[in-house]
Amino acid sequence: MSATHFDVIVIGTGPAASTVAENANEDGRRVAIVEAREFGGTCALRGCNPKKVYVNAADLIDRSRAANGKLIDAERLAINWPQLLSFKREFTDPVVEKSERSYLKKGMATFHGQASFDGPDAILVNNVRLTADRLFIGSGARPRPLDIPGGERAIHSDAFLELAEIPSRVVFIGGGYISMEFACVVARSGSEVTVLQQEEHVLSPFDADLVSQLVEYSARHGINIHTSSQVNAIESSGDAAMKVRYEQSGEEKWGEADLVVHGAGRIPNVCDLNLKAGEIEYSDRGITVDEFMRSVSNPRVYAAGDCADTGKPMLTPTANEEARIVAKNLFAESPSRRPDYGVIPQVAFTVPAIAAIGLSESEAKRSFDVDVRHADTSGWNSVRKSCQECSGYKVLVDKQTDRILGAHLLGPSAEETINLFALAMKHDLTATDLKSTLFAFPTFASDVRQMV
Ligand SMILES: Cc1cc2nc3c(=O)[nH]c(=O)nc-3n(C[C@H](O)[C@H](O)[C@H](O)COP(=O)(O)OP(=O)(O)OC[C@H]3O[C@@H](n4cnc5c(N)ncnc54)[C@H](O)[C@@H]3O)c2cc1C
Ligand SMILES: NC(=O)c1ccc[n+]([C@@H]2O[C@H](COP(=O)([O-])OP(=O)(O)OC[C@H]3O[C@@H](n4cnc5c(N)ncnc54)[C@H](O)[C@@H]3O)[C@@H](O)[C@H]2O)c1
Repeated sequence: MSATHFDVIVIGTGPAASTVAENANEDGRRVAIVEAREFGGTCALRGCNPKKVYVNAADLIDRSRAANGKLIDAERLAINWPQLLSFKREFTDPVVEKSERSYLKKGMATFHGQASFDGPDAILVNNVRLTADRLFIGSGARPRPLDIPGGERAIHSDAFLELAEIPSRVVFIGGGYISMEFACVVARSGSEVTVLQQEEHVLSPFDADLVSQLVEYSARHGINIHTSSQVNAIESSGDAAMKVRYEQSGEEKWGEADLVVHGAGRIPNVCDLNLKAGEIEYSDRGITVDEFMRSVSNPRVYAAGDCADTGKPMLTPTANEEARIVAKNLFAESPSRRPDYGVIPQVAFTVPAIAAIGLSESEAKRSFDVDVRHADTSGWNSVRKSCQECSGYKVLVDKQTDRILGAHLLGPSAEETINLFALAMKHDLTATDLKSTLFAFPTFASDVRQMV
């Protein structure tokens, strides 16, 4: 076999690509893996994992302040930004070194550079032409271009996670995951934080009542959230400061900022791949794949994760599931496996976290006779004992079958407890099943019995 021909070429090294490469390698295939940036992908280097280190800092500050004078003496708490940055790098730097070394040790060929198609079975990387029987695209997502005057003045999440200090006035564009998670961190550093969100609510995948509770709590902690506010320009105001212009309900407004952060959405990262040369159909929603994760126009090519048009949320667990299926179908005579997403839990790692799974209240009411079990649990003993102050839930149960249709959590351990609902819903447990299960006490999981 030629040195430039492989059984499979894998583009990217994120969760999707690494799953496909590892599986193909274990099956004895000759694998080439190509990465345009550092080896490791978004989740490990610039997304979920480093982000969680920052949120942990904010969470600790928040909880310690609330516990001050009750559980502990905690005067003069502060986020030490350079220290936080270097602690984050303890998790990201080793990934870069270890991941490429691990591919090489297992006998895979690694290539550094931007892959672009040069035919239906070929790519170019740094002017080297590689061919393969199968090609997998796991090129992820990138920030949506901010097509507004001065849009280039806003930093992206990658740069945010590399800041060595935080200025005193920070504006976030957009009120989705990235802005709200980072805003919680910046606010606990003592900076003035503004979130400008064009929609009526922030955090649209989550329950509106719980989001309102979180917004009210966040406001008390210095996060100014302006909804129905579309940012339309970022101007220099002479010195290092910037003027952020936005339209709120038809009225032109502006605010000053020392730092503007782009949290206005991410799009599939496909524009540099020269997909036309690979005869690969795509749209602005990503690479068009069939139910088996195969390109609808080029049967040699598969795609998964953030770059594939599946209609599913762009998350690490969905990327992993799709890639697991690609690994099964890639060399099958005829692909037959489909992703089993079940019900997908979603968590925004705000302070405190907010989580959701299954149907929203309005979706559930459209098709079912629903028992809505909803409460603000900030006063519950479990929450008060841990000196936390913002907590609530909404569980939607089908009155006819007792099945759980949706679960929405806010507060301590929401990010963990939602997984109990994921298990229950995937395996069709009823609310009564959950209520009759003995959970260790005192734990936040044991509160679930009172929610269903
Ligand atoms: C700030 C942030 C926080 C996040 N937090 C969470 C979270 O808490 N939980 C969660 O589930 N999800 C989170 N996500 C989303 C999660 O990171 C992604 O859904 C996940 O990484 C998608 O995996 P992927 O393999 O599809 O792509 P990626 O992990 O993005 O990997 C794609 C890789 O392909 C490379 N690449 C792109 N084009 C080319 C090319 N032409 N040639 C060679 N290489 C190329 C890229 O450099 C990159 O390394 C977060 C994302 C961000 C930005
Ligand atoms: N915890 C997690 O799982 C997590 C964390 C971070 C990112 N992610 C993934 O990354 C994706 C991208 O995150 P994100 O926060 O950038 O996007 P997002 O889609 O969650 O939110 C972007 C928001 O910005 C608003 N917006 C767009 N342009 C605007 C403008 N000019 N002015 C004001 N508002 C504007 C949009 O209406 C939208 O509500 C997420 O959808 C998610 O899939 C997940």
